Amino acid sequence: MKNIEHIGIAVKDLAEANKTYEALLGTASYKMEEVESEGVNTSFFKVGESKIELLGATRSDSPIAKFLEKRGEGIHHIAFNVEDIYAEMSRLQREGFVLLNAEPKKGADNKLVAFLHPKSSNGVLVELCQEIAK
Ligand SMILES: CC[C@@H](C(=O)O)C(=O)SCCNC(=O)CCNC(=O)[C@H](O)C(C)(C)COP(=O)(O)OP(=O)(O)OC[C@H]1O[C@@H](n2cnc3c(N)ncnc32)[C@H](O)[C@@H]1OP(=O)(O)O
Ligand SMILES: [Co+2]
Repeated sequence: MKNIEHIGIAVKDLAEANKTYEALLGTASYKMEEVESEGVNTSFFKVGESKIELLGATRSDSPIAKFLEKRGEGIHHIAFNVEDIYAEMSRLQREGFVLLNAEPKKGADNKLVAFLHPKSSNGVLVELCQEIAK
């Protein structure tokens, strides 16, 4: 694991949350992107070497819609940068973590991503991210 790539925050109203985080961080969102496969709209802010990823749901079966319904707004996941996502997934599986994806999938902001079930990491949903070579 290299560093914290981003912290994902589930929000009800992405436009409103954008204004709040612009004020909080003193910087504008540098990217907004829809990820259809996850049913989310994202907005990214740079914070030093890491990022904040605001996540709004685009449909009722999105993991974000479910999370908001059950737990309300707040921190949804922590994402770590990894050098080799396949190697890291194998290592974590050997360590007994529960992987939510058999294969990495395309995430936001030019990343391959995979998730670990929060029940296997003390109630925290973990995302692994590997930059896709351009
Ligand atoms: C934009 C793409 C990407 C990026 O590039 O950055 C993203 O970040 S996408 C983010 C959205 N996508 C995902 O979250 C995908 C992975 N998540 C899942 O597969 C599911 O959400 C889940 C974690 C397996 C939960 O789904 P499910 O079991 O169907 O939901 P339940 O509501 O029944 O929850 C079961 C259990 O787990 C607790 N839970 C759910 N989400 C979280 C969470 N984010 N953090 C901590 N705990 C979580 C939930 O409260 C339930 O607990 P109990 O009630 O105690 O059983
Ligand atoms: Co994320």
